[in-house]
Amino acid sequence: MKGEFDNIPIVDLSALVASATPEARAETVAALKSALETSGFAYLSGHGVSEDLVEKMRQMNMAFHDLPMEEKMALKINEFHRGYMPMSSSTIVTSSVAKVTKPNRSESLMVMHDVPEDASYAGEPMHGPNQFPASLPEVEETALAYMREMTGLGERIAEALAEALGLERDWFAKYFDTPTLFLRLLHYPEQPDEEELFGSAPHTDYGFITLLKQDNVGGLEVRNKRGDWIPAPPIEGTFVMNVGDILSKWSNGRFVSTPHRVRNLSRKDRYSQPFFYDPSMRALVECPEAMLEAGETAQMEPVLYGDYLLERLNKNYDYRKKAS
Ligand SMILES: O=C(O)CCC(=O)C(=O)O
Ligand SMILES: [Fe+2]
Repeated sequence: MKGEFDNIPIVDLSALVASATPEARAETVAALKSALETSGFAYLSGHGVSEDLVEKMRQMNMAFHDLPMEEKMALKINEFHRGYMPMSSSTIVTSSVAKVTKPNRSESLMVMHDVPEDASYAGEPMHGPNQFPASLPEVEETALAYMREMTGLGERIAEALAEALGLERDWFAKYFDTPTLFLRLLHYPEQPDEEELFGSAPHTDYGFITLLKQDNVGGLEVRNKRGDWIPAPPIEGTFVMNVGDILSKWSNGRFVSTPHRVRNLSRKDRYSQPFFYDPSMRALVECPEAMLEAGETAQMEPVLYGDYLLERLNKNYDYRKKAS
């Protein structure tokens, strides 16, 4: 049943490759479906992303946040949502989950899909230059390589999700021809245990799916239907995957987008790197007729993913509020 969970299952994705037997693939799809219908969360093992690259990305995340504040501030987030977000610059006012009054206790470098200067869509909303530290070129190299690998994983998962919804395997592909990608390199300093104070306040994610790598500190929690916060501690070799709001709507509520939060009460710094795999800005998101059962109606109004995303971002990020 939706929301009734006390732990988050591990789903082994190794059978999502072309060489796997149809039976093994079907079992994996069924396991993923069950997790996403119940908690909207799963730990993914057998994901095929190089552990060396994951570790390199973590090192670069730490190295970036160790840079002098001046250097980070010179990369302050631009109108294309790329660059450095200092501590206390976002408050999740669209949270349907909690009254959020205090800004998040985190700082981050937001990296998005690379936009070639001569692309026809360069300069459109969310399509502009990334900002990387010139003194640490490996941050850029690693982030771009990491996003490429994670995009491959996102594609394999989208195929499995289509099958889980009873659609053709490649059903989602047309909506991801120029996917909207976010890699957020987050640093959470230790925080006091204080009312309404969070590294990341209770929220649901906006997009399609989130693939999170966290370090070994812990602090992520997921809320079940009873209102208990279930810890989602790190498990080596896995990503934490969760369903975002647009996938939940797209699937007519089959997959659930579940509230989660971060409190870093560990007395150590925490680093994490969520990757958000979202449709093209121009994708028209509409519940597929082929998915609906007899008598079932689509709950969502069709929406351009870009319009939906900009509305959410404009409300939550200080740097965008003046412009909107
Ligand atoms: O850092 C984490 O563990 C979770 C971050 C998160 O929920 C988000 O960025 O949406
Ligand atoms: Fe999140």
